[in-house]
Amino acid sequence: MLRIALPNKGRLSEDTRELFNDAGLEVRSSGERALTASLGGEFEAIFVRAQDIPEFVADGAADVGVTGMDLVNESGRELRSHLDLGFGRCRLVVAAKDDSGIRSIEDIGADGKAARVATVFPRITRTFFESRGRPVEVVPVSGAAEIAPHLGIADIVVDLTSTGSTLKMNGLREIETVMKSSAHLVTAMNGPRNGDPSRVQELNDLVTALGSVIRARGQRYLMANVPRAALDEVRAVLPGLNGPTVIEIADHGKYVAVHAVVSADTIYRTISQLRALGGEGILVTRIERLVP
Ligand SMILES: Nc1ncnc2c1ncn2[C@@H]1O[C@H](COP(=O)(O)OP(=O)(O)OP(=O)(O)O)[C@@H](O)[C@H]1O
Ligand SMILES: O=P(O)(O)OC[C@H]1O[C@H](OP(=O)(O)OP(=O)(O)O)[C@H](O)[C@@H]1O
Ligand SMILES: [Mg+2]
Repeated sequence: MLRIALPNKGRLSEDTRELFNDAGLEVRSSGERALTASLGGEFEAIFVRAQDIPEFVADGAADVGVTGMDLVNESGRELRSHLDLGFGRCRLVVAAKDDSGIRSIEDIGADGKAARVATVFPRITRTFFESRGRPVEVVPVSGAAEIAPHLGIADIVVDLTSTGSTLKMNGLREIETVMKSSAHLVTAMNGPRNGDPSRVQELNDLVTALGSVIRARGQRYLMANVPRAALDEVRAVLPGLNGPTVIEIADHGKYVAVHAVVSADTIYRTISQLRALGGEGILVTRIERLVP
């Protein structure tokens, strides 16, 4: 049985739990604060800090992990990503005080002095400024980096952002993106347990299950009755995965039923196009899983 390290709290924990639930791998823990649990009887879960997961997976304390790619990079450990889980989307950015006069990376250290950078990501930050040839002194903090410029302990920050509201609230201006991040399913380079075929199969099944849930989230299953005469136009509106399935209905041949998997993003337009073609009895449902 593979052991999977999952974030115990913070930004990624809720979405992780929901994804595993949707894949039929509910967390069955023995209590609210339990450190280990069963995932649907198929896997053993350990709940640890997202920051620690890259180390635990690289060291073999867990076979698989869910964590942010920002944390994987910062750990400096080489891990293999098997799946982008689609949540925890954020960017690691360089930001300066609105009134600092720093508008671009080139302004940093322009006065000949190393700029002080407060960050929870010292390794990524050093590598980034080195690659850009800008002199900086990294001030490592364990959180709330955005306050540092106001306290006079740093000139700029390298911090995570998604909506931008924290930067704005702290009077900081974004200068440049260092990296984009999201939560991934990761293993060691020589994972699951050194390529043992049955463990590898377990991992592949997990990737398929989680991937099928993620894929299904962006899709809807659409059913409609459309005039047989309009079928060619309907086909153009409903590309679906492999075009619509066309089913005879007992109405003396004037209508046929079409079923298709369509993108959730464009469902609004699809429905109005189908109605314009004489479609009726349109029914849209969510899809739990989509295994290609
Ligand atoms: N604003 C955000 N939007 C989306 N994802 C984010 C955001 N901030 C952080 N993340 C992602 O979530 C990961 C964990 O962040 P989280 O805030 O849970 O850590 P933390 O607060 O340092 O942890 P802890 O709660 O254990 O102290 C980050 O490394 C990043 O991948
Ligand atoms: O661009 P925004 O949407 O404002 O998000 C950015 C904030 O989110 C994260 O902190 P989080 O809220 O996880 O709190 P934390 O400082 O306790 O980690 C990050 O460290 C930023 O402070
Ligand atoms: Mg946080």
